[in-house]
Amino acid sequence: MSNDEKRLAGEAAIQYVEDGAIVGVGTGSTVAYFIDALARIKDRIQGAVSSSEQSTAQLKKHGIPVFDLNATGPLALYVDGADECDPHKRLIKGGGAALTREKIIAEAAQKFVCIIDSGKRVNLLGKFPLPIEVIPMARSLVGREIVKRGGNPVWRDGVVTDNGNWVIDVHGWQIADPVALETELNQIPGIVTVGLFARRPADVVLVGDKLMG
Ligand SMILES: O=C[C@H](O)[C@H](O)[C@H](O)COP(=O)(O)O
Repeated sequence: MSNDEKRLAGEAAIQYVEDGAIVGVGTGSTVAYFIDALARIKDRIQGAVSSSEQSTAQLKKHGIPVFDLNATGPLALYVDGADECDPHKRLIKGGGAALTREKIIAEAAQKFVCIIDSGKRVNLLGKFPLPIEVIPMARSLVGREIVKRGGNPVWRDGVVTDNGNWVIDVHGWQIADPVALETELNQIPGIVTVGLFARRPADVVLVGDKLMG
């Protein structure tokens, strides 16, 4: 993990921001650098749609207006980090428990620019435990469904998402077919969001080490 790489990736994403835009903004330590860079051009944009209370606070601190997605319609751009990224730009996300709002904004955006440091690149997704947001009453049921599929579910005890739900991290899955797994898990009652971004992968991935001078 390199903060220099995260900063370079966050700053490089600014080139995708168009004048007058309402920018979709993700969550996490890499996105924090993007928000700082966005603040420097805030007079050129209308504002942002935010994926978490954490990012909303940072955006507001910089005086960047935050809009409700219901009021904006589709967005031209979404910028967010990831916990893992494969060569097909498919991602694992949710290490910071913001996966549901992140997935909603990614879906609403025409272009998803993912910003990562080089440590996030993998050939096969799954070394990073897969976050799954669940309705609290379904925690055990979802856990049993994961065990049936060979995974080891670990409840992220004490964490409540911005939506009032809980997170299960699944260890031990080497994910050969991310689209199939995401589709299958989406059918289990009680799962709100699977932290696999495979059905809607990133469009562009900016990796910090490639941006070093
Ligand atoms: O829920 C959190 C998000 O999916 C983050 O984008 C992800 O965990 C990456 O965060 P960071 O940039 O801090 O590594």
